[in-house]
Amino acid sequence: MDVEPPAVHPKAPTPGTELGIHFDECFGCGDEFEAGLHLRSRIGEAQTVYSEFTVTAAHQGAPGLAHGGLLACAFDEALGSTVGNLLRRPAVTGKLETDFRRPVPVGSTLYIEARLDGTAGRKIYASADGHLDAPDGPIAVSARALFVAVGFEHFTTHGDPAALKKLADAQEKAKRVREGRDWEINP
Ligand SMILES: CCCCCCCC/C=C\CCCCCCCC(=O)SCCNC(=O)CCNC(=O)[C@H](O)C(C)(C)COP(=O)(O)OP(=O)(O)OC[C@H]1O[C@@H](n2cnc3c(N)ncnc32)[C@H](O)[C@@H]1OP(=O)(O)O
Repeated sequence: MDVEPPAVHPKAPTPGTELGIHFDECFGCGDEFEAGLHLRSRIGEAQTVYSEFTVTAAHQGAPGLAHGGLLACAFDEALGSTVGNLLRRPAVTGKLETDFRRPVPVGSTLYIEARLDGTAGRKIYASADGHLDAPDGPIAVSARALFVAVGFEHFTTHGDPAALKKLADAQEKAKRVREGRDWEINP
């Protein structure tokens, strides 16, 4: 099947939008676990998403240096957020390839620029570059990923349906509050 240019969803957040946390307990972006990556993302121009991740002592492999697997985790999150927010299609990572080009010390911040590259049926291609300590700093890590679009039953069948329901209820409540129709709070 031919790869087509990605079709950004008409309701995708606009450039400049801060993306926030999609799930409190997500290791990539959540705030529930202190050792998590606490990645923060916002929509950029032209089908891109910018994310920042500061390496702490909890992310070490060698003394003073980030663990490669945790750097890959940051890219999984940044790329997943790009796919989820721009296409608004539930999808999971099928393949993630990382190039580690420079060491990333504890205390440094990676500025990750992720982009959609194309789609082919359920397959979604995305890639990203991680710049060291500044948005235009040297590229320390880059990654390419294949995401595969799935139905919501992927998460209910294989994940925790009760936690999913809690998350969906919280998102619905936040939407009601945003739209000024949360009658419980604002009768
Ligand atoms: C309304 C929505 C609104 C959304 C709003 C968004 C808000 C925020 C959003 C989001 C932020 C999220 C941030 C999170 C980021 C983290 C994401 C993760 O880490 S996900 C966890 C890790 N990944 C897994 O656990 C997958 C486990 N794998 C599977 O479940 C299956 O293998 C799956 C679904 C990937 C594919 O299985 P099959 O049976 O459904 O489909 P088959 O036929 O095998 O694959 C489909 C096509 O993909 C290719 N494919 C699949 N895996 C491949 C691979 N590893 N390499 C190459 N090709 C692969 C196949 O060859 C096939 O291609 P051909 O259609 O034949 O051309």
